[in-house]
Amino acid sequence: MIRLENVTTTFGKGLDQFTAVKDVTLDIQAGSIHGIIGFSGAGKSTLLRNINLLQRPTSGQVFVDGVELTGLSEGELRKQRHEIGMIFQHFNLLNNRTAQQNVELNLKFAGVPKKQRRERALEALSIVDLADKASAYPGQLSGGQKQRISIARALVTEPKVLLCDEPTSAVDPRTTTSVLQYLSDINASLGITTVIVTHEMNVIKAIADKVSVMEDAAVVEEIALSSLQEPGFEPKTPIGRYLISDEITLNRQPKQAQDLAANVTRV
Ligand SMILES: Nc1ncnc2c1ncn2[C@@H]1O[C@H](COP(=O)(O)OP(=O)(O)OP(=O)(O)O)[C@@H](O)[C@H]1O
Repeated sequence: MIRLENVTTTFGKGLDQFTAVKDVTLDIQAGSIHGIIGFSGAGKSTLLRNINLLQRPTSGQVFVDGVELTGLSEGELRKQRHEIGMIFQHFNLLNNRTAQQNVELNLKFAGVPKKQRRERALEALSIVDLADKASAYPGQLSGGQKQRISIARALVTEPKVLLCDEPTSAVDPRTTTSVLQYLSDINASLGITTVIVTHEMNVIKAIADKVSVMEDAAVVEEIALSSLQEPGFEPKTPIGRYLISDEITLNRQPKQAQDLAANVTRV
C-alpha cells in the first residue's frame, strides 16, 4: 500500500546541510498498523511527513496505493491527499470552530457540497463516540476527546491511509490506551493502513504489526511484533534490542489492545 524507495530528505544548504532521512526504502502492507520508533531527532516525523509529501523528499520515490506521489503535480497531489488522513501530537484543531466545524473543514477542502458535509461530519464523530460533542469547542474538551475529534477529521474523507505523528504523547496513560483502542478498532473495522510514529515502545507493542527502527536518519531494522513471541528472538541491532527491552512490558502480547479493551474507560 505504501512504498518508499531510496527516500532522502535534507534540510539547509552548504555547511548547514542536515540529512534527516537517509536512503530509506520501506514497504507497508495494506491494512496493517506500522510503527516507526527511534530516539528524538532520529527522523521519524520527517519520514512520516514524506509519505504524504507534507515534507517533500530531496530524492527518492513515494508510492501510495500504486500512485507515485512524487511524480504528481501540486493539483493532482492535493486530490490524492484526500486518500491520506493525518493526526498530530497536539491535535491541530481550530479553537474558534466547533468539533463538527473542524471535521467539516476537511470535507470543504475536498470539495464536498455543503449539504452533505454536516451528515458526514456527524458520522465521523460517531465513529469516535463524540457525536454528542459536535457543538463543543476544543477548549471545552479533554485531551483525549480532542485527539478523537482530530481522528474524526482525518477519517471524514474516507482515506485509505492514516498517518499518526506521536498521537498519544500529549495525553495521560489511561487516555493513551483509549486513543490506541480507537485507532485499533478503526484499523480493524475500516481496514485503513495506519502508520504510527512514537518514541514509546509500549505503544508499538500495544498496537503495531511491524515496526521500523530509526537511528541517525536511517531505518536500521524492521521487526514483526509477532516475532517477539518466538523463543530466542533478538533484534539485530543494539538500538532494536534496547528499544524492545526498554519497557517493562516485554511479556505483553502484540495486538494487546484488544486485551486492554476490557479495562478501558473511554474518555
Ligand atoms: N524543517 C526543518 N528544518 C531543518 N531541520 C529540520 C526540519 N525538520 C526537522 N529537522 C531536523 O531533522 C532532524 C529529524 O527531525 P524529526 O522531527 O524528523 O525527528 P524525530 O525522530 O521525529 O524527533 P522527535 O521524536 O523529537 O520529534 C532533527 O535534527 C530536526 O532538527
